Parts: sequence; C-alpha cells; structure tokens
Amino acid sequence: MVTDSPIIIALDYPSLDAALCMADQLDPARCRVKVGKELFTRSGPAVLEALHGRGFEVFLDLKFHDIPNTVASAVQAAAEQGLWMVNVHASGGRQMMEAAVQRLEQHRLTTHLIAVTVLTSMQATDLADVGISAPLAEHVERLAQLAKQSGMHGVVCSAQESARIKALCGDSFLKVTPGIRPSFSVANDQQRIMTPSQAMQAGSTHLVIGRPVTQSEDPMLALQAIEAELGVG
Ligand SMILES: O=c1ccn([C@@H]2O[C@H](COP(=O)(O)O)[C@@H](O)[C@H]2O)c(=O)[nH]1
Repeated sequence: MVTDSPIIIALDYPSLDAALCMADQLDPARCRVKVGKELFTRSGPAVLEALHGRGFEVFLDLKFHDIPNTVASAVQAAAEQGLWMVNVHASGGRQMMEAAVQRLEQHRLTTHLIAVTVLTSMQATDLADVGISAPLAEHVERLAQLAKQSGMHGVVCSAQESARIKALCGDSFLKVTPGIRPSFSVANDQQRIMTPSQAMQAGSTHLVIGRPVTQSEDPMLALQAIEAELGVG
C-alpha cells in the first residue's frame, strides 16, 4: 500500500511478535514502518515478509558501512526483498555510495537509497572525539552534498539541518529525520531534536518516530496527536 504520510514508525522491538503487535495497530495507509538493527538481528528477513504481507512500505535501517562491493551487494540483497527504503553511512565515502547506486540501477531496483550524515544522537563534542573539527552543521551539509553527487536519493539528518539541505540539494532530495520529539515526549538519547510540525516546516520530507509512540502508554493516542499536529491522517 502507498501512503503520502511523512510518518515512519520505528519498530524498535526485541522480537517479531512484539513488532507485529504494534504493526497490527497501525494502518499502512497512514504511515510507513522502519526495521532497525535490533529487530532485524533477532528476526531476520521474516519481519520484512510479515510487514509487506500487512501492506506496509518498509524502511530497512541497517546503515551499511563497508567496502564498496560489500555495501553494493548488501543494498542489492535488501532491495530485492521489495523494500521501500534502505540506507548506508555517507562517511563510507563517494566510491561506496556510487557502487551502491550503480548496483541498484544495473538491476533496475527502485528502492530509495539514502545516506546517514551525522547521527541525531550526536553533538559537536562527539564529532570532536572522532577527530572531526568542522562545525556539526557544516559537516552534515558536506556529507549531504557528497551523497547527492554520488547519486543517492536523500539523507538521514536531523530536522535542524533540513532547511539548509533543502537549499543545497533541492526539494526532491529526501530529508529523512529521526530525533522527532512531540511536546509531550522526552528526548531520551537524542541530541538534535524538533517537534513534528517544526520538522515539516523546516523541509523534512519524512519523520522517523519511535519511542514517543511505541513507548507511550497509549501508542495510538500518541500517533493521533502527531497526525493532528501535522494535519494528516
Ligand atoms: O541519526 C539517526 C539515524 C537513525 N536513527 C534511528 O531512528 C529511530 C529513532 O527512534 P526514537 O525512539 O524516536 O528516538 C531509531 O530506530 C534510531 O535507530 C536515529 O535516531 N538517528
């Protein structure tokens, strides 16, 4: 099923059953879902089949980062499972991203391929710790431009960087933003956050939302509040 909602619910659960229990409360006409490292490591491709069977478009968030041939093959393997979106780390570099893009093109696979810039849990001091002295926003922009030049369809960034990336890379370049925190929720380990409406106003094309919904006492009420804030659903 295809949806025009910008909302992607992060199914960060320790088992297939727990993830499907949440998915069964969601409507694939009103959101997409994301499968990350914990759930995929525990349940493997079975979770993708189960979510596709329920009509969801699925973002597999494994953030591949390896030599070009390995990443290209992993991206191909993911895309062949009918995913809506898959990602790599932009810091893997131009050759790695180009190899992944070319592999999808060679096999006429239409999965959206995006690149993680700087994790939304990081701040400037974390970049300094790994030897990057450029201002954080500048580093995100640099990686976004590299991703665009390499043929990627978009980036993962924080919504705080969406406006600038939109100006640099264009409207159609995807800005997929985790670190979304409605006013009723806490930041947890996220550092660069914005509310859903602020993120959309800043130019985010998609909002990744996990704990504010999945850890809520009433997940459907939390999701409805977000939809109301955005005027969707
Ligand atoms: O920079 C990034 C990249 C990925 N994520 C993932 O998004 C969700 C966010 O979940 P919340 O519970 O809403 O914080 C999670 O699956 C992360 O692995 C990110 O947060 N930041």
